[in-house]
Amino acid sequence: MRHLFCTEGEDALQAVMRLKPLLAFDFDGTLAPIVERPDDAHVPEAVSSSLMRLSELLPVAVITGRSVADVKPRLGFHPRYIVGNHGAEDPTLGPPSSASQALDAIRQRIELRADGLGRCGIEVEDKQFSIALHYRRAPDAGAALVCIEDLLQGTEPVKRFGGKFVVNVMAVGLPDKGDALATLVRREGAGGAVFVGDDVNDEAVFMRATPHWLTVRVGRDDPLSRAMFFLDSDKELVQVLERMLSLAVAS
Ligand SMILES: O=P(O)(O)OC[C@H]1O[C@H](O[C@H]2O[C@H](CO)[C@@H](O)[C@H](O)[C@H]2O)[C@H](O)[C@@H](O)[C@@H]1O
Repeated sequence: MRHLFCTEGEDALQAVMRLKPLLAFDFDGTLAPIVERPDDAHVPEAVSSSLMRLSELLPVAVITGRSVADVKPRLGFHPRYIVGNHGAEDPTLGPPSSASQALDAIRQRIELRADGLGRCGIEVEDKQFSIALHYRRAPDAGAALVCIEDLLQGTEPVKRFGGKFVVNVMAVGLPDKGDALATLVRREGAGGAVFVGDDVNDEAVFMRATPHWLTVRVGRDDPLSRAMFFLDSDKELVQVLERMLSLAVAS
């Protein structure tokens, strides 16, 4: 993986921008800096202002692990598309059938064990089609993971994956972020796509990339990432957006 700000990165960006691509972004850790409490996350003004201008020139999408309703007021701009719940919640396709009920048994357990989970420092974010079990603020991350393991032990099979101090659970067989982006590119009839993300759930996009997609990972902490290029931190995003703007205006 190379830094996007190198000659190959600039060439790749110029090439994809000539295709009039769909521009898609992950939310937490990409558009919004990571913060202690999920409820405090929002897009910095410099980023939302660049995105507002970009979205007048090209279709822009946010594809997030959050629910659509949760992320919308945090953006500060109006993307053409928002897909939530790790790719499973596409408002134009309607709610995924039985995806929420598949988590009911886990919800019941969470309710029964609320005190124990609280003592472990686990915070539950129920997003209807997926549940995030956060342990960022747990006093002992190892103990919190044991507590989560115990909670999920013996429940119906669900898709389970990690992230940044979080364990995510959702029904099996739902679209992931890679599926979501492919659907949006088709729907938009875009010639290509740019996707920027930072987390485990974004690898589904990185893995699925076609030669007409440019994929960028924020952070180089995962040497196994399948992204084509990386940025050192979300602070470099504004520079990328401004470069996209110049290229979009020029073409
Ligand atoms: O796909 P994303 O848009 O990156 O969403 C992934 C999850 O992000 C949020 O949790 C993460 O960010 C929080 C705020 O910075 C942080 O406190 C937490 O530790 C991170 O795991 C969000 O709360 C989840 O719902 C998303 O699935």
